[in-house]
Amino acid sequence: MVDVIIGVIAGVLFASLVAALVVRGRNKRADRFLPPSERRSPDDLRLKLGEAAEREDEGASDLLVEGKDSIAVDVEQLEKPKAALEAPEPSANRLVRLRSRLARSNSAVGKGLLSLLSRDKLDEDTWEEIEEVLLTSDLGIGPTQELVEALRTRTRVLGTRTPDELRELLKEELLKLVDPELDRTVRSLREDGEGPAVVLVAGVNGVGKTTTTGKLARVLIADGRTVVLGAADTFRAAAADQLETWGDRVGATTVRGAEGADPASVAFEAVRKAKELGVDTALIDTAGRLHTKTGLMDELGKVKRVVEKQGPVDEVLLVLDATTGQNGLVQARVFREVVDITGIALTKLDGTAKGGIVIAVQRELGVPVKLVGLGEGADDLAPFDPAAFVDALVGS
Ligand SMILES: Nc1nc2c(ncn2[C@@H]2O[C@H](COP(=O)(O)OP(=O)(O)OP(=O)(O)O)[C@@H](O)[C@H]2O)c(=O)[nH]1
Repeated sequence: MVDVIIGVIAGVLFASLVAALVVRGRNKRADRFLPPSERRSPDDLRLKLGEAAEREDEGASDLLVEGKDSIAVDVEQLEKPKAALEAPEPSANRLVRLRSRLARSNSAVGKGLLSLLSRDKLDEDTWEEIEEVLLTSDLGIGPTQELVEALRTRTRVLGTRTPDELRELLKEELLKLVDPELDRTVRSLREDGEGPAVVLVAGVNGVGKTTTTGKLARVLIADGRTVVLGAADTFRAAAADQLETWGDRVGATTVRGAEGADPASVAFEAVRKAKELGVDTALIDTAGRLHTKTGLMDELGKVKRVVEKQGPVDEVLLVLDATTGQNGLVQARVFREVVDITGIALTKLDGTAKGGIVIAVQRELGVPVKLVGLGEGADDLAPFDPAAFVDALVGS
């Protein structure tokens, strides 16, 4: 009897030993599929698998296929939480949170105008000064004249003016100019549910285009959308890395090409990928073309045409730097000739006293400002809200 028990125990031990050796052998075989520099611990393999699943680039897919079984065992055994994704701040009321960033515009426009309007006598010299304040805030000639005219009429009717009355009056007239009726929704969802909405982001170098694309992905994700990013700015190598980092932080797949690849093909591939993954929006960063280089501008037109082979482009956002004033307007005109711009993202409003540019650029292009950049923080891009903007500009 004792002999039988010893025999059984020995048998079990032997079977365990054989099983352990087989598993080890399979893990080693999986390792063989990797170059020596990449033969890593199970922990590292798990990371690699995660990256592969996210990027789905060709090399990584091979790794997934060849080493699949053994890696899957490791993953199951060593399941750890992935690097935590960030939860972007909901987009509603962002402008209210960021209103203090408009302090420079507020001092120049709001405070400047209110102190002038509060003078005992509103003579011609005062009206000229008011006009000057408005022009230096980049409001533009047309809107400045309209506003001065309206203020002249209304202050005359008002007679004696209390500071509160003046503030309200100024807010009302500025709001009319900003035009609260315009549709400022970024078209990021196809109403018919047919394929992803396609959003192209255009603008010249350095205006904050790539940053704005990344921040916009966060806005959309915060609002419950799913996004694929397209790094069609193949002109500047770092732009794709920059965009991919933005995507990784919120779990959005980024489609990118080799450095110098045809931007149109990257954009096309991004839309294809977005369709395949069934996401709501394909958000494409285009190259920061110098508006003076006609050939490069034509390329933007080509990106749009190529993307349109898979369906319409829903939104073309032009990113403009608020600190560049008239130069920004010149850029805008050139872009408008190449593509139909459907919305404006105005960046760096936190760094300027020229808040009037919001009104000027809308007038110039006949297209609404949909987003404003108010800082370098990841969630410092706000959907544009006319009332909150005017409130911040005039102060309370
Ligand atoms: N203060 C402030 N800085 C901003 C804002 N938006 C972007 N920036 C900064 O502007 C700089 C340029 O941004 P990028 O996104 O690299 O510019 P880009 O237009 O993509 O440049 P290219 O890729 O070269 O075309 C970065 O330092 C951003 O952080 C903003 O709203 N406020």
